Amino acid sequence: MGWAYGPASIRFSGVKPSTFAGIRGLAASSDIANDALIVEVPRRSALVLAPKQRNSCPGMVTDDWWKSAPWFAKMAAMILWHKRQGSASPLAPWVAQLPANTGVPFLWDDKELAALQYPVLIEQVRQQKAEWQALHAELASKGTPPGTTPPSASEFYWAMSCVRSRTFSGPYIGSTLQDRLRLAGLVAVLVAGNTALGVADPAKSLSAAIAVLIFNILYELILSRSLKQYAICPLIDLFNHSSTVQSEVSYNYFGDSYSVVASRDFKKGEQVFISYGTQSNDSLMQYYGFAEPNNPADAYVMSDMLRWAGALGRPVGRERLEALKASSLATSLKQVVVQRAGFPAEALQALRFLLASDAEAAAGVAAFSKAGNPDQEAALAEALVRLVRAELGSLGTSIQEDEALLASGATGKKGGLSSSTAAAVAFRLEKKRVLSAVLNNMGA
Ligand SMILES: C[S@@+](CC[C@H](N)C(=O)[O-])C[C@H]1O[C@@H](n2cnc3c(N)ncnc32)[C@H](O)[C@@H]1O
Repeated sequence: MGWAYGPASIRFSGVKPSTFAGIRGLAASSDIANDALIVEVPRRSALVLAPKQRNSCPGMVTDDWWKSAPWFAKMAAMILWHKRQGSASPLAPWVAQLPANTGVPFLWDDKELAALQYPVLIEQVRQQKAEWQALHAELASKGTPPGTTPPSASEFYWAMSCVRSRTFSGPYIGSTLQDRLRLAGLVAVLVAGNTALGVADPAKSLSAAIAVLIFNILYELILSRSLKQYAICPLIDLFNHSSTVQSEVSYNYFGDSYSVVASRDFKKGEQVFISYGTQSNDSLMQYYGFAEPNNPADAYVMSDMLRWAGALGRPVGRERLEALKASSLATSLKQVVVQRAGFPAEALQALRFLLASDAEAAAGVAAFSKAGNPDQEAALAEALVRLVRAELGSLGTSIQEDEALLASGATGKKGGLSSSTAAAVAFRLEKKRVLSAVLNNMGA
């Protein structure tokens, strides 16, 4: 913390690192009022990647690798570069306190992934593994300058997972504070010179100078709409996430710093959260290693809904299924995003078509986009309930079993869960709760 106050010039008031249920976060060290500035980090004390930024670690990666690498691999290389420099790096105290194990599913084995009970995320993580392995292979084979030892795979994956769980992105403002001060200084010198030499009317010089500075600010604000910067800020990266707060990290153009402002009052000792943005538990789990209970942005993605055609409560002929598979709805039924509020319109349309009589179905799938008569809609609701129950029944464990597993892990009884299994069980429990909410909302 001394480093943060001292050389890094990080301003923070009212928060201090603390541990909550075994997870490090930031606690209010005194009462915090809504709208109070809690943390401010100068850009020079953050790890920043701007568009078209030149190779920031030429001692470790080649320019060619840097040019073709995605943003998160570049930032991982920057972290590893600072780590290699040890105490010579200005960010050494920050690097030293990064978690040794980020606990994200990328690092899990197949058994741990299977405990998620969720093919969509398991597939995402498999793709992520293939992508990160290819990035490391490229770096190790031809991405480092001659005579330099490439980072090992585990070092690289550690840095990549730190980046994915600690970076925020935002609009890019084209210049640094120094650039802006330099421009303002240059304009001031020109105005003073013109005035001293009597070349131009001082009032006109002054208004021209103001016009230049305003133009520059407007240009940068317009530029910021189309370009993105990525940043990891020491201390700000200790905030844990909650979807119930609004606080996000923002960039202050005039102060050239990143800051967090309280979005409500916090009592001394309470954990202060920020929001990492609206994210489903799929992305929170994949990149941050946790699932948020009652996450309003969570959804259940049902893979290949048509595999439950046999559970609809009435026989569905092969021809009808084929007609549906040949329709424009086919791809949307491969991954049906079910929210607590219910099923998407395409899924309802498909089910209406499957449940219709042969005479009604002759009109084609397109005729079923709107609600039918009350009997048809009652049959649809019944079919939806069967479908959700079939999905829930296929998952290997029930809500009650998952809750019991977590409770046994939490109390540290013999046979307590490993942290990855506990995270997987918490994730799948939340998914089941989404489906259970769908049933509740339908009065089932
Ligand atoms: C930006 S860091 C926050 C600080 C972090 N807890 C630490 O000790 O460095 C993001 C990581 O914090 C943890 N985290 C953040 N919000 C969380 C939450 N609501 N529940 C559980 N873990 C959380 C996850 O491990 C995530 O990858």
